[in-house]
Amino acid sequence: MKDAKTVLAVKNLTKIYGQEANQVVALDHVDLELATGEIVMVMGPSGSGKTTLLQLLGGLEPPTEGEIKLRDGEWQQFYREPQISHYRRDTIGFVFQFFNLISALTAEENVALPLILAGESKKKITTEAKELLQLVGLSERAKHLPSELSGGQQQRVAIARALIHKPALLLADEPTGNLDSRTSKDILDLFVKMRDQLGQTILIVTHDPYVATYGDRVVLFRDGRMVDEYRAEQIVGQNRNERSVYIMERLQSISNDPVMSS
Ligand SMILES: Nc1ncnc2c1ncn2[C@@H]1O[C@H](COP(=O)(O)OP(=O)(O)OP(=O)(O)O)[C@@H](O)[C@H]1O
Repeated sequence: MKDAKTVLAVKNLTKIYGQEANQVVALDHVDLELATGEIVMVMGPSGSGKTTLLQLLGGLEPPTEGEIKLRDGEWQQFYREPQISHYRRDTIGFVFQFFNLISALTAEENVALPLILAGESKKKITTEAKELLQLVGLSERAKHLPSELSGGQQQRVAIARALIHKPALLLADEPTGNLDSRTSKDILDLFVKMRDQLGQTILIVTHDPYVATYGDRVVLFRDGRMVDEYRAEQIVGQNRNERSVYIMERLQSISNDPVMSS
């Protein structure tokens, strides 16, 4: 990963909520560089700023302060309206804990939706939606409604939808939080496949140290700051269970709150 190209970088990323006496510094001058085709896991105690980071990187909220750089572009002030909505649409894909599929649309229509909204040709939309459904292993379910799919299958549809416009960065908020452990592993393997086959850069917020073992890098947050980071090869353990114990211990050592919620 040493010479990997940067796909997106932020510096001094800061978010302050509220006014004067009620101010909360949710994110405090964070610098983060994401390389092409890397999976980054973001962890930290409750209130450490993980969701805020995701919202800022995703262009869902403007930062109070901060700069952004895409690929080999120049540093520039982080986007505000109207650019922020273009950035969100073109650069970012989102995957959520509760899938957020449209219940009246089939799997294929859900996947195609971003291209339909972008006004792409019908041929392109159909071809690309089918390709992505195949990639996530759901070709046979293309005509099924979300209610006819299992949780894991719905998450596969959501991942295909998030990738259809080829975003530079895929953001996922607890993407396995609503799945059993077997299905969670399948979904995590799918993220790895997307990294390996598409060179997709993926940032995942998780409370679960086992999930974090799928990262190329684990970054730890506390009080709105990135306080530690580990590359996969620095994480000690013969298998995922041992590595997740190591990650849990690192997390506890940086945490103000010794009991992690999950
Ligand atoms: N809209 C908001 N208005 C005011 N304060 C907020 C807002 N959103 C978040 N905060 C505060 O910012 C801090 C960081 O919150 P954030 O949700 O990013 O933490 P988190 O690490 O995602 O927590 P959790 O693991 O519990 O989801 C917290 O102190 C939170 O109370």
